[in-house]
Amino acid sequence: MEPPVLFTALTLVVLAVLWAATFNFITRERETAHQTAAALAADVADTYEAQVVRALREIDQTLKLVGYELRRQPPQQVLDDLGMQGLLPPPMLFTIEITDAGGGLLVRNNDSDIPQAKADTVPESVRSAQDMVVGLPQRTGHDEWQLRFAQGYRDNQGRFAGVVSVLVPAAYFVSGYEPSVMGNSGVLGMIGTDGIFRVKRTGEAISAGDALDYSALAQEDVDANSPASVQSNPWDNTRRYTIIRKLYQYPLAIVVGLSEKEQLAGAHETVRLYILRSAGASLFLIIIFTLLGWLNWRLQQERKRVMEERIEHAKQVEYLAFHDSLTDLPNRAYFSHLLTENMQRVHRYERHLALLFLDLDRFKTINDSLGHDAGDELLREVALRLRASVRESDIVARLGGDEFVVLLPEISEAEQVVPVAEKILTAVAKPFELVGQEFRVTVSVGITLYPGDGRDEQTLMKNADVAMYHAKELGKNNFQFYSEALNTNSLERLSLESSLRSALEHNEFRLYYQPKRRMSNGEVTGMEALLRWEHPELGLVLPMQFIPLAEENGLIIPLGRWVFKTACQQNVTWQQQGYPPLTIAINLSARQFIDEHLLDDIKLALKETGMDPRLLEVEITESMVMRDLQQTIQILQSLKQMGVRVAIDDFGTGYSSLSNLKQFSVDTIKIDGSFIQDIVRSQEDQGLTEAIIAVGRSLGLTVVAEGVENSDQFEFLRRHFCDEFQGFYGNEPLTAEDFAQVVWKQANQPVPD
Ligand SMILES: Nc1nc2c(ncn2[C@@H]2O[C@@H]3COP(=O)(O)O[C@H]4[C@@H](O)[C@H](n5cnc6c(=O)[nH]c(N)nc65)O[C@@H]4COP(=O)(O)O[C@H]3[C@H]2O)c(=O)[nH]1
Repeated sequence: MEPPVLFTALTLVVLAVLWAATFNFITRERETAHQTAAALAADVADTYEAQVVRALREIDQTLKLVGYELRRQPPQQVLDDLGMQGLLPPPMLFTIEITDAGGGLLVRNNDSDIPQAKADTVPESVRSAQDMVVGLPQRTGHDEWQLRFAQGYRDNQGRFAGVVSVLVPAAYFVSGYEPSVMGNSGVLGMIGTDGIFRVKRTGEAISAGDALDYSALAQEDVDANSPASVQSNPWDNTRRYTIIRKLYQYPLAIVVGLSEKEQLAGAHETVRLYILRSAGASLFLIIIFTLLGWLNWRLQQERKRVMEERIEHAKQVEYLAFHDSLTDLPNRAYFSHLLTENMQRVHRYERHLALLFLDLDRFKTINDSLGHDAGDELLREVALRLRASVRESDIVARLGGDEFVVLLPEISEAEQVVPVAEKILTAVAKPFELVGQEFRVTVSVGITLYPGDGRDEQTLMKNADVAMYHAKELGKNNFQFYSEALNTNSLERLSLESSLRSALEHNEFRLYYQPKRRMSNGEVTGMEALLRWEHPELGLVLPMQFIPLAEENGLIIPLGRWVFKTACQQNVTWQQQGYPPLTIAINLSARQFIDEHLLDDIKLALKETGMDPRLLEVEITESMVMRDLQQTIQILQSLKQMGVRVAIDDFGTGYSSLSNLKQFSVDTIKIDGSFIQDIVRSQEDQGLTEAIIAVGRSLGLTVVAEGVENSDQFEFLRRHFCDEFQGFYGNEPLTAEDFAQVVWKQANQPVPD
């Protein structure tokens, strides 16, 4: 049940109980008050009845005594004798009057001024009646009411001789009215059975003479034991606990009444108090329950808020757990889930899906030279471009580093993937602006198709990676579909690592030499020594496949030493064989460049072989020099002092400024092959190449273009006064023998000027 409903229901129940109890108390209080009043009325009636009866008997006896004595003595004598004997009631209150048979006053026991009885106040019946007759109330001169009790007397012959009367003030019969008991609105009185009140007192007011319908009045209360009934008294319309009790032997009834209003006033006050208290308690309860309800509501709200926060937090945690915080793309774990899910679905509907494994080319260079913030910015931008290149239903995720994946969940054939891959290449290749500079990155993409290229997630991913790696090998900025043949290569690559360590001892490394030619006349000006590994089982392994491994496990240092020594030795041998002195360029990897023994190793190689240091050129990449400028300057200066030439390889991919180049005092800059690749079509690459040539020339450096593969590229570079070129258009990397052949041919077929 909802708390507001619960608290309202609870409040109503408690209020119902409270008010039920209150009404119960009230009913009992009223009942008790009612019974008390009724009992009190009965008590008063009992007492009053006894008083009245006693007084009436006394009067009755007086009448009889006087009547009896009148047979023997004259009236005055009777009153005197009886008075003297104390047998008459006190004359102050009771007037005894004797009249003759004609109604004439004979004597009174006092000198009261009560007028003589009128015919209507002494009923005719008194002549014949044996019993006392109660006359009608009569007003005296003092405006008081007088009651006459009369009885006829007879002479010795038994004839009617007159009437003896006892006159009593009516107030006498209601003197028992106790205001403390009966209040101001009670009633005490005596009514004749003829319906005429002989006397009636309410509070201090005494009246007599009002006539009522006695039979109607006494209807209920004729029985002496009848309890007091509440009725509206017809003489003043006041509701009273009323008892009307007929007196035995007398034609009279007593009337006792207690005002209902007065008698129940205390109970009403108590009831009022009960109601007030209950109302107060109800108000208190309502406030308390409202407060509790409100607190409970607040508590519920608070709980709800905490729950919502928890859910929100859990959602966030879940989101963070499944998304890459940098790009907001699904992360590796989530992608794995999505891939499995999609594989299952595709399997069910016998469709295909394509997985594109992306790795940014040259990302490391940007990170190293521009810093991680710029690197992050780049990744974010790449993520946006990838998302924009695919459909809403396609999935783009970041696996980590500069690796992304794109999942095309609904394809029917491999060809459908090509436009998507091309779109991605174009989108990523567009220039970026970072830290105020414009630059470009490219991406290499490996593609696998489900289920053809792998029936499980791992295989599909691994094969896509293999295909991506192949794309890198093929010069980056392209996409490659996976094929079985590639996998064989990659398996080979895995086994490379284990056999690399022993390769040096087993003398499995070879140096190839790629000629550098002068642009103007094609003359060989020098060469670049390029390392190859002649694997006993795999055959020729390219440096891209093992140099990173050698860098990782440190083997690059002894391997580098071997390269220097072998290259220098070869160069010296050629000269000894009579070939012209040609420069030989040797690549340095990052780890070699910062190795503390580098200079000593070079010195030793030069010394041991007797090579002229001026024919030796070391190639370092832009990213290597930018890593620690001070250290770079120091190393390069030492090389210069030794007479060794310095070339900046892959120029244009990093961010060396002109002033850096000056500081480094380099001799050669080599334009990166990636700019040459598209130079005929891409205006951007043309502009960049032209700029590099201009920079080189302005600093008096030799500018060499790498990766020149065709005549168009060659022509462009020649037109723009590039100094030298290197590439398949001239020669591929050659064995020492083949290189010697080339040089020999050239010597015997002089090149045109
Ligand atoms: N597509 C294309 N490629 C061309 C063309 N002409 C030459 N190449 C290739 O371009 C690479 C040029 O070398 P690099 O940029 O210094 O890049 C080198 C260099 O950084 C590194 N490397 C090679 N030998 C050594 C070495 O003895 N020591 C060190 N530390 N690194 C080496 O390995 C990289 C790759 O060497 P290689 O596989 O021999 O690849 C060579 C070469 O075979 C062309 O017209 N088209």
